[in-house]
Amino acid sequence: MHIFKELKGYYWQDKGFLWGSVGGLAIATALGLVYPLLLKTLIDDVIVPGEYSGVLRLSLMAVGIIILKAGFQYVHGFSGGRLGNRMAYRLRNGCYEKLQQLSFSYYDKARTGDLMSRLTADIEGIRMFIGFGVAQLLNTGLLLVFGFSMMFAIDWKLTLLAFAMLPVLGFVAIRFEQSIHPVFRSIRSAVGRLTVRVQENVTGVRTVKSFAREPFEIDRFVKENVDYRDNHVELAGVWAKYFPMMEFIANLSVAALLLVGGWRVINGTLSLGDLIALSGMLGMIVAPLWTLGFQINGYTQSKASGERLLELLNQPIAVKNAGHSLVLDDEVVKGHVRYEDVSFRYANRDDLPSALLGFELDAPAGSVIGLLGGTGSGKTSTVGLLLRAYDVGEGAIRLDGVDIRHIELESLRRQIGVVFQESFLFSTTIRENICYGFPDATEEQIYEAARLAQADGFIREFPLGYETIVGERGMGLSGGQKQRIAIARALLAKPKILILDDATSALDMETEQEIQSAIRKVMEGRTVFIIAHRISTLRHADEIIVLDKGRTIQRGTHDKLVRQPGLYRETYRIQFADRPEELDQETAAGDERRVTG
Ligand SMILES: Nc1ncnc2c1ncn2[C@@H]1O[C@H](COP(=O)(O)OP(=O)(O)OP(=O)(O)O)[C@@H](O)[C@H]1O
Repeated sequence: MHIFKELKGYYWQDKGFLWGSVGGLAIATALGLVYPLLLKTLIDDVIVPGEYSGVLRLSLMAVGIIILKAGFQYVHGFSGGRLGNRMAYRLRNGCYEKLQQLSFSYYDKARTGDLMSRLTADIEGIRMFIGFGVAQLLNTGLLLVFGFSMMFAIDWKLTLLAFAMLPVLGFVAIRFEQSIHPVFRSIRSAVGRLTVRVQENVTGVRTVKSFAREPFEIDRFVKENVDYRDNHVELAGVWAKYFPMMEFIANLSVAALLLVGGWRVINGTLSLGDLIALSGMLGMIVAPLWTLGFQINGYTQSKASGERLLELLNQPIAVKNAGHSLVLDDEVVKGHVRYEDVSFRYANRDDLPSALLGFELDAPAGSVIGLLGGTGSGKTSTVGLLLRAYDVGEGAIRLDGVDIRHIELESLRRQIGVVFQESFLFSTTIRENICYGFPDATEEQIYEAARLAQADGFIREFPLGYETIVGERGMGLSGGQKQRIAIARALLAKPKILILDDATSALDMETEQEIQSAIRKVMEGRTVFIIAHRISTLRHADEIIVLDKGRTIQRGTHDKLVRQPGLYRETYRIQFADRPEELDQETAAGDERRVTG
């Protein structure tokens, strides 16, 4: 029950509807119990004494009860529907908000399909139970109490006999709940895994097809599907075992009542009307007891769903605002970045050495910092820490002298424009993609950003220009076009710090140079971090840092590094091997300077 207590905040404000749903059903059920009493009166007081005028009176009473019952059933349905749907609405919003708050580290492990199934199937399970299941379970309890009291008043001995089997039924129902709960939990996670497979396949369809791995993917899907099917077969097995058992026990009561009751009517110690009323009431009590299985089923399903939703809702947020975090004044921020002996290790990668070790950097506002290094050397991690995608393990990063852990996250990130390695575009128009971080941008600002990113030209060549809708991940655009839109998006808000993480790798050298000189102009006085594998992208940086396995192995300007033996010069020689004249010039200049110096 603690799960529903924890979820109380999502439905308790609609407790009026909860009472409406429970009360409506309870009253409708109580009214239903009046039918057998009417039948008893009809037999004992009307038919047997031959009071024919009483037939009409009783019929009219029955009609009145039917109308009242229908009214209360409507109250139950209306309130239950409102309650369930309003709660589901709040839960969906709550989960989505939580997803927005969760840090990068959560998404390193999260699987989209699994999250999707939590936000859909799991919420649906809770909706049905809170909206209707609770009322039905309570109704079964109330029916037992009302029914028992009324039957007891008619004939207590027969009532006790008929109810003798009910504790056994209760025991079996509890066993049923215990057996079915783990199966439901497995089904829920099997649904999650199945959704993950489908989602990953749709997203990665190009990779699957280009490697001709369709049979492998089908195989993987079939394995998950087998798991899902087996879970359902197990579920059916539990049902098959318990359902007839419960029905048998419930009907034993009816059989006992008919046997002893029939004998007593013949004996004259019980009226025929009483026997009919008793058997009618017992039938009404037994019917929901059979469905107790379904109701418990709904309860366990929604408990399993609730667990999965709470797991998401209670997920700790790795990077969040400190108690009194500083809100930056955009006008005052300069963009002076300092890394002070920064080390960092990914929490989920204990097997790996630190991604960054003792990293030092002083990047005054207006400087251009280049980061070079082999794959996995720690370049992306370095700039990720500045964004507070993760918090540093040791040391500190300061923006204009303030430890970024003391700056409000939103206002920190507002100062930073990032173009990631993979340019993600939303499935909307190019215009909306460009002004994603700055929705109030004017037409002219959007065009200007696109021009700087060398994107305006190709965008205007599309028949719909800036109104062209691009697909989920920018389908229909080339890698370079996507990168240019992503650069325009980052430049639009004129951030104090710009991070280009391999952001121009898909562009030809000429376009890259044009973008770079445009960026230099627009970012004058602001700080730029450029991560690249191409020396030509980095050579104009004020300071280039060469990383290897998270350690800084070289640092300096292009001119300095090119003259030092080391990874930078190696990379330079390889990349400029087809331009020996330039290579010779640089090294000769270096040697000359070394001799004269
Ligand atoms: N989200 C993550 N979770 C766990 N480990 C990670 C994560 N991102 C990177 N790493 C690990 O941290 C190390 C540094 O990775 P990082 O992405 O910073 O390198 P990089 O120099 O940017 O590489 P590339 O040039 O390939 O982009 C690598 O060993 C990598 O496997």
